[in-house]
Amino acid sequence: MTSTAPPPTADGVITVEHLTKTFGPVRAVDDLSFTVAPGRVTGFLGPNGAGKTTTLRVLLGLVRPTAGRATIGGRTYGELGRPMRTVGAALEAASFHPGRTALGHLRVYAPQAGVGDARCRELLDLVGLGPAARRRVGGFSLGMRQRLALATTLLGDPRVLLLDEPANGLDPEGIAWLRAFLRHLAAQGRTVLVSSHVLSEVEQTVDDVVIISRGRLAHQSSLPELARLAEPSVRVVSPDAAGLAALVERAGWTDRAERDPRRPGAVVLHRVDAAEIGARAFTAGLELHELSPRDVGLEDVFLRLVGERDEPGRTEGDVR
Ligand SMILES: Nc1ncnc2c1ncn2[C@@H]1O[C@H](COP(=O)(O)OP(=O)(O)OP(=O)(O)O)[C@@H](O)[C@H]1O
Repeated sequence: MTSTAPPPTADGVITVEHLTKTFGPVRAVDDLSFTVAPGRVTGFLGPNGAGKTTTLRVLLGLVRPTAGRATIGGRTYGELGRPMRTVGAALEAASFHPGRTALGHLRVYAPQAGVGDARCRELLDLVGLGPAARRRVGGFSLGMRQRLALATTLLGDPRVLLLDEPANGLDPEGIAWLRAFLRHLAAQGRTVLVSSHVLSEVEQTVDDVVIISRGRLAHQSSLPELARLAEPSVRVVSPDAAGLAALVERAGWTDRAERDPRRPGAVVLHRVDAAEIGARAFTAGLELHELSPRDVGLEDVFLRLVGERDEPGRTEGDVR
């Protein structure tokens, strides 16, 4: 893979500060602030229409913010001297001239990036399109187009990569390749921001997550911190609400207990084993009507954070 890695410096930090963008009555981005660190792969997540593309477009100088700003290494896109050397972006499914070959496509962009033919060929090899260099893009699969789009973003050897749904159209082998490739680029010190509306798609690739919903920040943390929100919990229901409360207190679970306001005698206990609750209830002679473990997956946490699943759970929001 490529050897021309930029050093991991603060220059690759993406900073979004109180960014707001309205389109007429639509608040596409609403006072959004977050940072993205170099040397890591960050998932930029949110449901359709959450404002991801608008944020990326502001970062790329394609959309003027209504308020706030978005910078790369402290500079707005317009302030970057040679943008293609700083940031490579693949937004939406890139459009390719069907009659051009893969090599021909890269040659069109090479002058802007200030690179020659050798770099174009090197990149085609890097993304696994070496053997298809002279084939016309019109006959390429979606996966091959994604690889070509990725090669295009890398032309100027940028330290920052903004990729919108790069896994779209890739088969499982292609997805595995993409994961390894993005991890490699981050290991070189690059900043890699990957947008997706499905957490599971990027779960095995990302170090950090920035989750937005309705234009606002819903959560920012490392992936392990997000995973902690997905710890299993157990719903316990007893006809003896006072007895259940006493048992929770005696066991020292008060800070792990979440009452169901809609149902007295119902409690969700986090980070406690169902068998242990059952045993203690049995010893205390407490009648239970429900003891249901809930294995909350990461996707559930994601849906809860973006407000698409209403489930009693742990405190939502930023864990940083
Ligand atoms: N040029 C525009 N004019 C009017 N409304 C727009 C424009 N661009 C985006 N919007 C609106 O802003 C909101 C956010 O859209 P955006 O494309 O940024 O979301 P997204 O998170 O990228 O969604 P998706 O995953 O579907 O691409 C949506 O309601 C969208 O309809």
